[in-house]
Amino acid sequence: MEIYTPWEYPLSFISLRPIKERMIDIALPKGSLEEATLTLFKEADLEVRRTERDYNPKIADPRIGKVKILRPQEIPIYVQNGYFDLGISGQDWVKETGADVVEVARLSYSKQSSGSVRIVLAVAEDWDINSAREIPPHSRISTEYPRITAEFFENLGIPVEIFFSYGATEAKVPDLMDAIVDLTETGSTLRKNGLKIIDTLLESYTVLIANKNSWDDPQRRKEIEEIKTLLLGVIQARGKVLLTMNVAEDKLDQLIEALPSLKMPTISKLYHTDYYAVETVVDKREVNILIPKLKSLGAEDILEVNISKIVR
Ligand SMILES: Nc1ncnc2c1ncn2[C@@H]1O[C@H](COP(=O)(O)OP(=O)(O)OP(=O)(O)O)[C@@H](O)[C@H]1O
Ligand SMILES: O=P(O)(O)OC[C@H]1O[C@H](OP(=O)(O)OP(=O)(O)O)[C@H](O)[C@@H]1O
Ligand SMILES: [Mg+2]
Repeated sequence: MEIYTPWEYPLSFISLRPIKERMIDIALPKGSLEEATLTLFKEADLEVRRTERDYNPKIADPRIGKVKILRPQEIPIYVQNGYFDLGISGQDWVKETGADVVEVARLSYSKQSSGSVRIVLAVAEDWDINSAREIPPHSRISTEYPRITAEFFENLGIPVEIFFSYGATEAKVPDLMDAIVDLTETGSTLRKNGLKIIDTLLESYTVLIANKNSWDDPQRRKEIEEIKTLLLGVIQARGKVLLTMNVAEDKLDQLIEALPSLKMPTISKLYHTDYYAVETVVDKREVNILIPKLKSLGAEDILEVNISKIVR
């Protein structure tokens, strides 16, 4: 009898289906990244059609074949082994499993925010140590990331005892364990459980990963790049709006000076008048200050328009 963890899958666990005969097969993450991923695909016009608890949904797109929803911990290895051409997971799990895949794009979203998460070393607030170097040898460390943790302490030259955790890791200090290596996003779980961070092992973010052979195949790569363009187009557009307005010629220059812009604003002359139309992309956050300011500088007919994608 053999028991394999994802990072120890044997060589026989490799897809032998020829690349050319199939469309792009995709693995999407269940759990923390699930909702944000499904929203992203919908906004990218690659809507994932599924009913609740259906792990074999469909995406109606001529490039995309099989779609499966799987745990993000397993996705990098399945992509490496050719069961999928493309996958979404956390960079933490690419690192932990050691999967040999191509990082096609960094997708800036996590469970709660548009940012990244950190894998940190934390101990009880009242333990009088403040860095990983002060962890006494043979301390017990609980973690969902045994390999990242082992590598970190090997580099420090501190022999520790690493205990695999299935979750609720923060509950284990100080009664069961001396320290934890766990993921934090907002920091609220650490705080609520009386823990303090004493080191950061890595910063992680959501990644779009591809199988190496799929990436090396020109036709596959083109399709993967097209899917990436749609996904990144949505992410780029988040928090941005398009402002359009008209302005009289004599006020044009001072108006342009007040405008933030992705590159330069687009300006066109209005037919048979001395007015110009101006359009530019701005951060939604600035609009409350910007619109009244533009109006006071002579802008008329100001429109604020939502943007679905920005493709550069
Ligand atoms: N706030 C977050 N909490 C946990 N994982 C997050 C968070 N934001 C992003 N992730 C990423 O999601 C992946 C973990 O997904 P997973 O489905 O295991 O989440 P989970 O919340 O731990 O699930 P479960 O509640 O079943 O343990 C990792 O790659 C991690 O980096
Ligand atoms: O910094 P925060 O915003 O509080 O988020 C981080 C917490 O979220 C995850 O827990 P999860 O809900 O997955 O529970 P688990 O530990 O049982 O996996 C993660 O393992 C941390 O415990
Ligand atoms: Mg978890």
